[in-house]
Amino acid sequence: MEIHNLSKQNSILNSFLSELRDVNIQRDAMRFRRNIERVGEILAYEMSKSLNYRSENTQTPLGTSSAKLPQNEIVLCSILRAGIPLHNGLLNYFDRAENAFISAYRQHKENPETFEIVVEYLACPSLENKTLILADPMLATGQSMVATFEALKAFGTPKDIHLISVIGAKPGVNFVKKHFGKHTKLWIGTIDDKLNEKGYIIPGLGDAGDLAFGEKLQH
Ligand SMILES: O=P(O)(O)OC[C@H]1O[C@H](OP(=O)(O)OP(=O)(O)O)[C@H](O)[C@@H]1O
Ligand SMILES: O=c1cc[nH]c(=O)[nH]1
Ligand SMILES: [Mg+2]
Repeated sequence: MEIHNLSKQNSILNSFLSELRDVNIQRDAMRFRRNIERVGEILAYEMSKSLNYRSENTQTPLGTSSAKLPQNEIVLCSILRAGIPLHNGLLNYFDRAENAFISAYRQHKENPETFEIVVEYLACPSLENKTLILADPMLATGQSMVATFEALKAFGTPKDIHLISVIGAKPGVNFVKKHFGKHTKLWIGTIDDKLNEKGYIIPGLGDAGDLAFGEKLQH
């Protein structure tokens, strides 16, 4: 897997990531969602450099302009619910993409430290020969990414696969690396060192779904 960790370069992205992590700024859920969306826009721009381009002519009122334009048929798939603001950011740039949504949540059994990933809702167009972008802001253990990809296999074989995430943890990135082929590309804001015993990224930012949309009751 090719890993593009964008925080390795100095850019405005680092300001958005710092705001997402900041406990005080996090109280503003609208700003939290918008910062996830802005990171999505930056990741979309960076990822767009790896698409396939062909020269095309555009008629202007005064002449003809030639430019290399991306040719890929993109399917943008996000994991509910924290994926919604990231999806919006990606869709702001890949505005002609087809869209897929899949739900994945952690179901805790008696022991709060163990959970399994439950996939319930899935709406997806054909993925055959298309460019699949699988987006989730948090790549913690990596189990949600892998479980959703397994569920998506029934919709065809994509030509190429891009994983997009805001914050990852090293163990989760390694887990995902084992499950996806070497041609898969990961575009990620930054990668933290570890997870805590509940599978949360440390230092991370907390629970992205709750910060964006409010706490949910466990069921
Ligand atoms: O890499 P993993 O260990 O699988 O963890 C990451 C998952 O956890 C979060 O979702 P969560 O289960 O909190 O659901 P939510 O979006 O509904 O809050 C996040 O959006 C990922 O989907
Ligand atoms: O750190 C984490 C791990 C999973 N889900 C989150 O929202 N945050
Ligand atoms: Mg959550």
